[in-house]
Amino acid sequence: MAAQAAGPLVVGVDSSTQSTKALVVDAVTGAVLARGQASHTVGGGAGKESDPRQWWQALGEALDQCGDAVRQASAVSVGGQQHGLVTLDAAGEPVRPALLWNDVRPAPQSERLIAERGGAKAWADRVGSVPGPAFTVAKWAWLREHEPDAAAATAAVRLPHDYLTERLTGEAVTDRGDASGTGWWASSTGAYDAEILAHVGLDPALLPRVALPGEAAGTVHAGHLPLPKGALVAAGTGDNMAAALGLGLRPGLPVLSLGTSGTVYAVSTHRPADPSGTVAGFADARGDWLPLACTLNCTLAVDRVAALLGRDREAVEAGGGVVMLPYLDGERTPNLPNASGLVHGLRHDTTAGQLLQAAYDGAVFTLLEALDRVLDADAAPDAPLLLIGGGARGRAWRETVRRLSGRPVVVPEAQELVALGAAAQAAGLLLEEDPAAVARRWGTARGAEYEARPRDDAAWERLSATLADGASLLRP
Ligand SMILES: Nc1ncnc2c1ncn2[C@@H]1O[C@H](COP(=O)(O)OP(=O)(O)O)[C@@H](O)[C@H]1O
Ligand SMILES: O=C(CO)[C@@H](O)[C@H](O)COP(=O)(O)O
Repeated sequence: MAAQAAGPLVVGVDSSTQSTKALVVDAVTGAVLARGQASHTVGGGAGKESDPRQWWQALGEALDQCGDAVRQASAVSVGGQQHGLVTLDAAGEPVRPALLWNDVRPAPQSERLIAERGGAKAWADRVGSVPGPAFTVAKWAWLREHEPDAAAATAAVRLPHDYLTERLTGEAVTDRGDASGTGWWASSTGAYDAEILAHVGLDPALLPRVALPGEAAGTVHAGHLPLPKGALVAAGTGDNMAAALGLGLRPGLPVLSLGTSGTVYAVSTHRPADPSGTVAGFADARGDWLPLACTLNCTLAVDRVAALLGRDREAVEAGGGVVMLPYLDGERTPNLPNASGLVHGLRHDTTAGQLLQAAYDGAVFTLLEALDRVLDADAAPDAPLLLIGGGARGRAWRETVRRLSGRPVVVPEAQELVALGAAAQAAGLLLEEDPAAVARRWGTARGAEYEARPRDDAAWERLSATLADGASLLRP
């Protein structure tokens, strides 16, 4: 397989919430020569937790599935689910399972932190984001309060992607993109914020070094993976930043990602600072910014509704006036951590297919509502929405986005844009090129184009009204 390659081989990894995916890619042409995937489990009762050692094992399995090609790789990079709090002891073993991005238990700690340090605007101005329950800083504050022994035993704090990078290289290195989702990396200075760290009692020495864009983390030192020892390892990044690289995204082009999380984002040349907290002011992996809004209830919530109704996920029906806000896991955008799902307008003649369509509408509406805040002066008003993530393969998802956005939609042919973006980062490091330019050369954003349809204003109004009128039910 690798014999057909025009250039050196690189490996891109997406360690996301549900699984790890690995791709072996020709660094010159972008051809995907091999792929592998292995699942993780999420547990934790009321919370969302995963054992980081599972991610490492899944990485090994996904790489094994790639066969011989992976043994010829010259560089590798890991993109990972953002925000997760990985706590390691002095021997580098997890003190406890990682608290994941979608664990809403730290909601009280988030509120307290915002209040204690000057309010939402002060956070947005300084850090770039208002630290909701997803942010690592709120999770660390939760751990100190609820499990002080675990916090005291912690000798190193990592994010999911840099935990894996460290196991590959032996080096404690992260990047500005993923660091910008911690709440203790300030976008106003481009560095860890000593005052915030002191406020939450976290010694900066426990954190990884933040590599500059384009800098290597090290080389592969772990002997028991199929990757060649000595292969270059890029700094990696958060999964959304990796997907932005994978699309070769230029400022102002909006992306809507339908996966375990739903996200809307665009690369921007302006540092974001949204005091409403809807838009996280992330850094991208290159040196620009990645304003982003994220929902907790996306493909898993809609699939759950389909399963409850005993229907295939594509078995939707138009019509009727039923509305669903599918906030099964609480919600992050809008910030309703204690919410549950809400159905309004159910009638005798409502069909199961209409109820399923209402779940899609609720999930998509929540993302599109945040899109206007995400887009800034860089954004072209008529730019098509790039639709990615597992859900982009589904007709019902795509048609719901078209109907509720009124925008043209492009669904890139390339799947696994996070892993491709990580591969582009590895290729950029190897070939000394801008990784986004590498991805553009690979043509990863090319795909089927769907023209704009008139927006379904009636459905939009019903959803807006239900969200407003249901406020007391959604904030128990
Ligand atoms: N053909 C498909 N049609 C619609 N949805 C799909 C399809 N294939 C996968 N999905 C959805 O994609 C989700 C996984 O998306 P993915 O982007 O891979 O997840 P993650 O965010 O964990 O990386 C699944 O929860 C599933 O609902
Ligand atoms: O929290 C965010 C973004 O801020 C999520 O987008 C996570 O990064 C999880 O990603 P997936 O597992 O859905 O890819």
